[in-house]
Amino acid sequence: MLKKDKFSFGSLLRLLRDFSQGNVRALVFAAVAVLVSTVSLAAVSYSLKILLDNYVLPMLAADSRDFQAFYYFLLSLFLLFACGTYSCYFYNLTLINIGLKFLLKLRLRLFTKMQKLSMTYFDRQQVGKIMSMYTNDISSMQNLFTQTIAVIWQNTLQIVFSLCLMFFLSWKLTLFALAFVFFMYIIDQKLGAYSAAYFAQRQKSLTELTGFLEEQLQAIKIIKSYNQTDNCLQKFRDINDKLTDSQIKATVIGQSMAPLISSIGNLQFVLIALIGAFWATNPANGVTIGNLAAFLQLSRSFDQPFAELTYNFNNLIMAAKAGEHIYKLIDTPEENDTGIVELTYTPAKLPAWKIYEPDNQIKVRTIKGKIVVQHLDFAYEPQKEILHDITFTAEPGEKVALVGSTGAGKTTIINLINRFYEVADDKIIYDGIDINTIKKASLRESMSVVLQESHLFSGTIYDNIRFSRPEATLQEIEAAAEQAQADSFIRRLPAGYDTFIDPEATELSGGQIQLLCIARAILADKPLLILDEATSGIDTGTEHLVQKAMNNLMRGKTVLIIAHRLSTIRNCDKILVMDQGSIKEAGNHKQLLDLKGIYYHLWNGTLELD
Ligand SMILES: Nc1ncnc2c1ncn2[C@@H]1O[C@H](COP(=O)(O)OP(=O)(O)OP(=O)(O)O)[C@@H](O)[C@H]1O
Repeated sequence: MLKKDKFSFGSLLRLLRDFSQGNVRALVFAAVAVLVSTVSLAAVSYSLKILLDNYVLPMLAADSRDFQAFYYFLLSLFLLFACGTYSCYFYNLTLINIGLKFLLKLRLRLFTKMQKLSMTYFDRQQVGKIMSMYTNDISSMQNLFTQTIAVIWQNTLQIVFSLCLMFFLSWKLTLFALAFVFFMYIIDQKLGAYSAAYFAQRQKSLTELTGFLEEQLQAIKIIKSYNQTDNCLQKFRDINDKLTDSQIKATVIGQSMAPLISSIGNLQFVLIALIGAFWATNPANGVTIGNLAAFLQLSRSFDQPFAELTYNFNNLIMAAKAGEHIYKLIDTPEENDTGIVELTYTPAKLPAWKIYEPDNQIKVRTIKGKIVVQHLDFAYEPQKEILHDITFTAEPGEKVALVGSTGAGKTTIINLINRFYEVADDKIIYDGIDINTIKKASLRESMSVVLQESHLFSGTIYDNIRFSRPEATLQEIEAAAEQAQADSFIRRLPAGYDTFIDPEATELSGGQIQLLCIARAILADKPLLILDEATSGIDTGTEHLVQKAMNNLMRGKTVLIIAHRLSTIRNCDKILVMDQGSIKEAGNHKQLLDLKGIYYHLWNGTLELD
């Protein structure tokens, strides 16, 4: 049997507190409207007593019939009904309005937070799980704010009012009805515990399914090329079965509660009618026909909220779980940034560092693009050092290549220069400034990065190139594309630069995508350039274009290039040969050949990069 999931009461309270912030007036209005609606409906039930005892029965007994008072009574009954119905309409409208606006803000808060999280967070989180917060979790909360809160409040009021009126009508019949309610409560508790656990399991499986699908869609090419579709299908079947199983169990248990509770309610109704009718025959019992009719009606509106409360309690559990996921992300510490040096632009529009001197003087220094890495050690996880004592300098305008087998630590060095991960002070110096003192946004703005996996966004070609400098004019974008050797293929597209790119379904080749990314970097025109050389997806014709585009991009910049083929880096000023997190050899092509070490063997093909 499934264990009952821990109820995240803390997340629920926090969710409700956040929801009420700024909405107190609307919530008070909704609460009063629910109260009015519930009182009106309870009063309508109670009015049955007045209708029968004060009008119908006396009119049947007497010769003269006062219809006028009867009509007034019916009119007031109609007004009570209308009041109940419209109050219900108004509180629903209010809750939907503030509930949906709260979710809009919550999505925005999540997205804003996500942008501020460090790479370590994304290393540890499955993308699908994050996506599921925006879909499944937000949808669970939508039920909570637009329905569940009101229903729980309404049911509680309904139970209290009905109980008071029932006591007022006949305390003996009320005690009898309460015994049944206790019986229903026991059944409800037993079944409710099972269904709550399955509801929580259903939510978990749904998140798992979203995560799996996300992963599959991203890796569809690899799955097909390794012919793993059957294995993936089997995994999908397992997750899908688990989801359906918990869904069926949660729903069946949830649904079977309604007829069971309703049957007990019906039995209660019949027994109350029987006992009540028996007592009504003797006036000494204090039960009139009107009392009995109103009591029966009220006992109905007393039982029904119990069943609804159970169902809504499940919604509450799901929303609390969803809240737990969302607050976990919101509470994740943001990327730490103690940097104070900012990027600014000189009157000649050259990028420069804005440095605050100890005497509060501001100094502006043009960015030169000099990188010094000194005795850098690094570990992603404690006790698992990846980089050992890395030391090198890239002078302004120099091209420095990093070569080495896979896992040697090349990308890690780039990740650290970008401050995607934290390093100790004074290990990486940029234009004489410790990078830990440079604001992360400014540091990243000072460099262009062209990654191996080129990424396009949904939008036109103009939008895609403009991504690196949103304020660029159309002419500047086209000039960058020309430099990147992309202009001619773009102009051959049906809508030219206005061609809409759907990254999931683009017909552009790997090489063309690479050229667009180079155009983006050329447009950015940053003093420091980081290139992760593409290894695949480019045909020989395009490779020549990419090389030409790269040369245009690199002109006049400090470049750090992760190279996978030695042919492209022989003209670099420095080549760092890495192995297992250390620099084994350093020098230019000629010096390294003369050394007759690893590079020499790699160049002559007697050793291969693996
Ligand atoms: N986010 C991470 N968390 C933990 N370990 C990581 C992380 N990223 C990389 N590593 C590990 O660090 C080591 C160096 O990886 P890195 O990606 O820097 O190598 P690389 O030289 O760029 O390799 P490749 O040429 O294959 O891209 C590898 O052992 C890798 O498993």
